[in-house]
Amino acid sequence: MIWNFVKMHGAGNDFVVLDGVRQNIDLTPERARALADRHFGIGADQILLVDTPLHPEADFRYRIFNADGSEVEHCGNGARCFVRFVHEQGLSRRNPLRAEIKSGIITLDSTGNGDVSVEMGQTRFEPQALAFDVQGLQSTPCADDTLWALPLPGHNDVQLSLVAISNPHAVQLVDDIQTAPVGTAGPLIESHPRFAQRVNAGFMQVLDRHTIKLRVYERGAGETLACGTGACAAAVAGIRRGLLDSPVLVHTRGGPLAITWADNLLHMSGPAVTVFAGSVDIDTLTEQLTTKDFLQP
Ligand SMILES: N[C@@H](CCC[C@H](N)C(=O)O)C(=O)O
Repeated sequence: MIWNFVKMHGAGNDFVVLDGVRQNIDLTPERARALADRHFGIGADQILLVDTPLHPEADFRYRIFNADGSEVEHCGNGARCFVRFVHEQGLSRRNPLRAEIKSGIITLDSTGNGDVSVEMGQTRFEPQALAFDVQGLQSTPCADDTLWALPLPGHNDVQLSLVAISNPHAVQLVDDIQTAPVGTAGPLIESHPRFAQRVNAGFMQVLDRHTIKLRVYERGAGETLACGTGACAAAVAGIRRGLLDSPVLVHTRGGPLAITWADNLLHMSGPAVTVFAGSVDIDTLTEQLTTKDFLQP
């Protein structure tokens, strides 16, 4: 079966975007993995499937799959690309748009300068919101936040702020973003047994009260050039820890994202870019992927 797709990115966090309104798309985890594969597929951090909404108040529904095939609750950079996709593909001219995601309905607004602003929804901080098992762990109050000391093999305990932007984030402060142990501590935190649903691991360096640098080892995708919900989580964690004030400019490897958090309303704005469009035979691609290790006996 041939699927048309569009390759997009938001600050370098890249997506294969599929139109499930005009195409009949059955996106299984195996197919998502095949599309996302950077050697045998198209290559992407996440796959976005734009579809007709189930909820009467939403204009569209879009579903998010990580590169490992897992379906997730939210994706900030993907939300901005979703708006650009809907407008460019002529699916709707409406602006702002209301999109149904796994965790509810969010409002997205394409601004005049080509950026997209997203009202990101509710934030939660209690460990249960991230399926985080705190039993026997040490916690330290820190301004409005609570830091959790997580032991990691081969590393000192890390002090984590917990933030759920419906998807789970564990944010730590680092002195130098360049030397932060994203590639070693990141995967250990991401799949730590205390996080029953795994977690996105954020590493933030504070530059001043309105500016941070951030790297994120994403659940199900590894380190990405930017993570929109990660940027929101870091900004919110920094504000709760008394280190930052809204608005916060988050510098990622793929570019800046602007976050505001006031009166419990969380907004993110940033770019959404179309790279190219194409079509793919999804059955052949998926089959190739499942038989790709030619050194297996
Ligand atoms: N890149 C995204 C987040 C995608 C989902 C995340 N990896 C998860 O599993 O929660 C963003 O821009 O927010």
